[in-house]
Amino acid sequence: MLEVRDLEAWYGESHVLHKVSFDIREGEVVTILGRNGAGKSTTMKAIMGMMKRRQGAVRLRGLDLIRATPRAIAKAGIAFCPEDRGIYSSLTVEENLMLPPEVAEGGMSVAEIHQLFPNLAERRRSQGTRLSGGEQQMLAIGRILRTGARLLMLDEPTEGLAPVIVQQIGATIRQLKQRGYTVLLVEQNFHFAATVADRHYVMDHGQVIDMIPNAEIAANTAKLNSYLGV
Ligand SMILES: Nc1ncnc2c1ncn2[C@@H]1O[C@H](COP(=O)(O)OP(=O)(O)OP(=O)(O)O)[C@@H](O)[C@H]1O
Repeated sequence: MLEVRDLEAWYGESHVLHKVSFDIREGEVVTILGRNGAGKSTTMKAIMGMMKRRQGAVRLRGLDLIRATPRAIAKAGIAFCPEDRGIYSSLTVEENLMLPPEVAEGGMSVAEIHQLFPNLAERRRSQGTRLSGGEQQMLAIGRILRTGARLLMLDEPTEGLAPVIVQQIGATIRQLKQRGYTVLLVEQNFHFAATVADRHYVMDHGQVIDMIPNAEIAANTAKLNSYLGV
C-alpha cells in the first residue's frame, strides 16, 4: 500500500533522513521504533509532505506523492495524527471531530466513532482543554477516522498516558486493523508495539537499520534493547 524509497529530508541545512526505505502492506500495522531523535517523526512528516525539503519516493498504491502538497496527500487517503495531537482548545469535542474534511467515502460516522470511544460521546460538548490526555488522543484518532483515509499514521499515541489508557488505545488499534485499516505507528515502547503490530522497523540516526517481524520480537529482545538504549 505504501512504498517509501530512499527518502531524504532536511531541516534547513540539517540533513536528517538518509535514504529511508520501507513498505507497508494493506491491512498491516507497522511500527517505527527508535530512540529520541532517530528520525521517526520526521519520516511521518516527510510522508505527509510537511518537510519543505525532501526527496526520494513515497508511493501510495503506486501513486508517487513526493512532490504533492499535504492537502493532496490527505486527499489521496493518508491521515496523520501528530505527537502533540493538535486538539483545538477553544473548540468543543464535537467541533474538533468535525474539523477535518472528508477525503473519501467510507469514513466512520460520528455514531461509529462514539461507539469506538464512548468517552467522546459523553464529552461531546466539553472544550478541548478540559479533556484528559487519553481523551485528547481518542479525539485525535476519532477525528481522522471520519475523513475516509485508509492509511493512518499515529505519532506516539501512547506517550504520557496511564497504563489503562494505553491498553485502551492498543485495543482500538487492533479493532482498526480488523476493520481493514492500515496503520503506521511511531513508538518508543516496544512492549506496547508488540501487542498491536505485525512488523517493526527500527530507525537510528535518520536511517532504517533493521526490520523485525512481531513473531520474532521475543527472540530479538536483547538486540532491541541495545537499539533503543533501554
Ligand atoms: N523542527 C526542527 N528543526 C531542526 N531540527 C529538528 C526539528 N525537529 C527535529 N529535528 C532534528 O531532527 C532529528 C530527527 O528528529 P525526529 O523528531 O524525527 O526524531 P524522533 O525519532 O521522532 O524522536 P522523538 O521521539 O524525540 O520525536 C533530530 O536530530 C532532531 O533534533
